[in-house]
Amino acid sequence: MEIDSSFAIEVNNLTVSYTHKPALWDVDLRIPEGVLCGIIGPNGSGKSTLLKTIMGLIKPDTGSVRVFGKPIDQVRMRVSYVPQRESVDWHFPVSVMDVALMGVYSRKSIFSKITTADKEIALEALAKVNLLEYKDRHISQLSGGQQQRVFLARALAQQADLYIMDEPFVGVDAVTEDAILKLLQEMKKEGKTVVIVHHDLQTAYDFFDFIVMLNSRLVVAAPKEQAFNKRYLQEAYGSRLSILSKISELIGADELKRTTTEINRDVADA
Ligand SMILES: Nc1ncnc2c1ncn2[C@@H]1O[C@H](COP(=O)(O)OP(=O)(O)OP(=O)(O)O)[C@@H](O)[C@H]1O
Repeated sequence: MEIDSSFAIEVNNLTVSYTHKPALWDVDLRIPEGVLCGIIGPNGSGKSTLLKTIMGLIKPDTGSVRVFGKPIDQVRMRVSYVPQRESVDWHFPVSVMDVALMGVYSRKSIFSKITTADKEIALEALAKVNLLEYKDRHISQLSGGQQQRVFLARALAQQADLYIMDEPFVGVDAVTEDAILKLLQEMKKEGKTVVIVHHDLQTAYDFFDFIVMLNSRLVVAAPKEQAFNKRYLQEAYGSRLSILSKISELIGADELKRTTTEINRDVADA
């Protein structure tokens, strides 16, 4: 895969801890502009922490983050963050249209009025995620998949250059997953960079073209063809070897299939 030399995100020697135990240890990585990037790793490996630190929501112990070469506060308007669905108060008194408009507001000064053109941008975003007919509905009256799509509409209405999303596929049905994937592909075609925390290894290979693999430490940040190999997967997932076999079946990578069979045989012999 050809990689542009400019970076959407640069993370330098990042260590982050909540109490005493670091959730991220000395992480150093670059995500090129224009890629669909999946952040993967086992539960508790620091994926969400990385996103929150990139967004400036958590202060690191040491290290720094640059987004489009600058501190996040200088480029916030170019970045759209879609948090995990559970982290939102869905009883907050707003409609689907209000949420989509929030994306537009985030690009404007707090004193400017919403114009007809702004409303059109919000409506267009809702149409892209198939939620136009729900525009006047309260957000608590949506299914899980629809709630996820409202978030996407808000992100689209922001017309950002970088989209950072925390598990957008969780709790959505196959049709919604397909719709989200198509949207992501469109965004990539338009030159946007999309960074997604994703914990399903089996689909990660199909969805993304660049992979950041974490296990509190950085395991690898590389195009998927390089990232999905035995050494890195073992380093990230340790002895959860049945996962490796599953992936090899799914991605049909001969080399991976051979090596995981070997590993499984070694384990059986041991
Ligand atoms: N607010 C918090 N306070 C204390 N510890 C936290 C907090 N949030 C996360 N942690 C801890 O930090 C580590 C990394 O958590 P994080 O949520 O970043 O991992 P993750 O890879 O996103 O996990 P998952 O796949 O389960 O969503 C975990 O050990 C977690 O328990």
